Formats: sequence, C-alpha cells, structure tokens
Amino acid sequence: MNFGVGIVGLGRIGRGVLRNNFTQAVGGRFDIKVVCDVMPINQVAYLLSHDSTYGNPPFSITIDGEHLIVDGKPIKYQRVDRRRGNPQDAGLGDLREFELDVLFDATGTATNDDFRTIIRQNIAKKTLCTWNVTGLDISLVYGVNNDQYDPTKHDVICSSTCTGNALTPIFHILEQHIGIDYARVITIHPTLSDQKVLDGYHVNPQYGRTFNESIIPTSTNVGHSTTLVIPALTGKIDSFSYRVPNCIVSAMDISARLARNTTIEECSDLFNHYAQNSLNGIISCDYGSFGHQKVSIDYLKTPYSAVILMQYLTAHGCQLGLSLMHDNEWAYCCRVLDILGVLSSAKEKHSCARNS
Ligand SMILES: NC(=O)c1ccc[n+]([C@@H]2O[C@H](COP(=O)([O-])OP(=O)(O)OC[C@H]3O[C@@H](n4cnc5c(N)ncnc54)[C@H](O)[C@@H]3O)[C@@H](O)[C@H]2O)c1
Repeated sequence: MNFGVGIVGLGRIGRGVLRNNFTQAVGGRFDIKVVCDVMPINQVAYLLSHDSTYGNPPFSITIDGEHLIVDGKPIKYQRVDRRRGNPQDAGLGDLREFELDVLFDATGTATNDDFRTIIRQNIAKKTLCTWNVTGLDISLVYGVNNDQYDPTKHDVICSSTCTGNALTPIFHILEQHIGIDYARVITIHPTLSDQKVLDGYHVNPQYGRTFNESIIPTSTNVGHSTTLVIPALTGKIDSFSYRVPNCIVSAMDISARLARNTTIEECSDLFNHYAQNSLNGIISCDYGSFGHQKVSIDYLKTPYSAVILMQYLTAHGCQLGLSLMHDNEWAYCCRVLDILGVLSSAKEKHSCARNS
C-alpha cells in the first residue's frame, strides 16, 4: 500500500532516519517522497555522504536538479525556512502535491500550531515529531504504547525522545510487575549540535560553555517523556543530565525506590524475559565481553532503545540501581521508522475496514 513520507530537518536525526530507511531495506523501507531543510541541496548531499560518527553510508548519493538520488531513488529536495511564518511562505505549501501521509519533523523548532496548520492546509495527513511539543495528541514509545495509536483521533504525534525511548520500556516493566514509588534518573548525554564550541551567548547559559572542557550539568526531559506514556508515574521521577564531550552513545543511571522488596534475580529474570519476548529488539541485557564491561563506543549503531548493563544491577530491599546505555541517534532513528510502521499499518487496516 502507498504510504508517503516527507522529512523536514536534515540534521543528525533527519539524516539518520533517511540513512536507516535505506539501510533497513533495498530501495528504502518507506517511500520518502520529499526532504526539506534550510541548507542548499549540495550541502545535504555532502553531509549524507560523509558522516563523522557513522562513516560513509552503504548506498550511493547523487544530485539531479532538485532531486537527491539516494540508492537510485529520486527524492525531491525542498528548501524551507519555517521562521518565515506560514507554511506557504516557508516553502512547505509546495509539499501538497505529494499527498503525504506523514510529515516527519526533526527540526526541533516547530510548534503545535505549525503542525495543526500543516494538517489543516492538507500539506500532510499526520505530523510526527522528535520532541514533546506542547499540545501533542499522543507520544508513542515503540514496544510500550504503540497499540494506543488511533488514526481517527491522533494527528500530531511524537516519537518521544532518545532518553524517553530508553527509560520508558524499563519503567513499564518495573511498574507492571513491582511498582515504582520514586526514581532519580541521571542521563550522561553526548554533546548536541546546539552547544557552543567556545564560550559564548546561548539562551541556556550552560550550553554556551566550551563543549569539550567540562562536564555540563543541565536539565533533561526524560521524566516528562516517560510520564507522557506512563501517567501513573507523574510526580514520581526526578531527573537531570550531565552533557559530556563524546559525540555519540548516552548513558543513564537510575536509583529507584520500588513499591516492595525485590532481588537482583527477580529483576534480572524480568528484564531477560521481556528482552526475549514482547520487547525483543527494543531492550537488551548486556553481560559484557570476556568478563569485562564494554564502554560507550562499543554500543555505536546498537539498535536497542536501552541496553541494560547487567553487571551494575543492584537491589537492596526496595532500592534498585540500574545502568543503561543507548546510541542516542541510531536507536532513536530505528524507533522513528518503527513508529512510521505503526502509522502505515493503521492506515492499511483503516482503509480495509472502510472497503469491507
Ligand atoms: N541528536 C539526538 O541525539 C536526538 C535524539 C532524539 C531526538 N532528538 C531531537 O531531534 C530534533 C533534532 O535534533 P538534531 O540533533 O537532529 O538537531 P540538528 O541541529 O542536527 O538538526 C536540526 C535540523 O533542522 C533544521 N532546521 C532547524 N530549524 C529549521 C527551520 N525553521 N526550517 C527548516 N529547517 C530547520 C536545521 O538546519 C538542521 O539541519 C530535536 O528536537 C532533538 O531534541 C535528537
């Protein structure tokens, strides 16, 4: 069935989704019809062809006029700048001709109003974004609540955040089987592109500090991302983050007070059970290599939303200690494609139901 996708924002995540789309299936897992950014087309082609984190892609990229040719498939490139106000002026109005089922937004800069306007003006039927935009219809974490997606009700959708995708499945398991009274979550997050290379102005002053000289304490939305999907945990999670000067792979340190006493064996059995069954491909239990714990770069390109470092699992009465790692870009891009799969299957089911 035809399911047309557009992408706005070809930064780390937009390019990562494009790259994963063509890595997962020859010719692309989804039919990406158009991609947009403020950059000129040759800069997009350059960045897609040479990636300092993941290396060169395993497929060809060329340019033909206003099209990027990715793995032999022409994709229209549209220069847009949403700061120019309404979608027509921004360049998004031209996307109407593609009759997009979903416009995936990885700019980090659009608002709920922008998304509603895109739907109202028939530029795309749905929007999917990469952050917890205020006013969204649903935040979907693949493996946890993707079966709650209802195409008749949900138009502005979020695929949660990288840390939300890591923490939510783990807290889903604990909340289902034991209960969580309180958790303190610390993310140790790689540098992001909104940080400064040298000290300078930034609306968030800590991000204005030289990125590779300090461990930068800052806020994180991981608690909010998790409670959007598991509302029973509202008010029970405190979180903050350290930005550290590596370019990829995030870690998370969790101290939780559970609703009852537990043991390492019980938690270990639970995590392994889920990793082999309903969360197969989403979480993984890692026991190290040759008796030694692996380090963050060893998880580069790991598709799991969360890798549990089993050697660091602790349980004392109702106090649980957990350490996770995840490739904040690669795993997240895999989940975005999985959520596109959810939207695509729902469209198919909906149109079959209407035709029968
Ligand atoms: N990098 C990560 O690890 C990660 C993981 C999960 C989610 N996210 C989320 O994904 C989003 C993007 O993050 P990123 O790391 O890819 O950022 P990025 O800065 O690398 O990419 C953003 C892209 O959007 C484009 N853009 C920004 N404003 C625009 C506008 N008004 N019109 C047109 N294009 C515009 C920029 O030119 C850039 O190419 C953010 O919401 C972020 O929170 C990032």
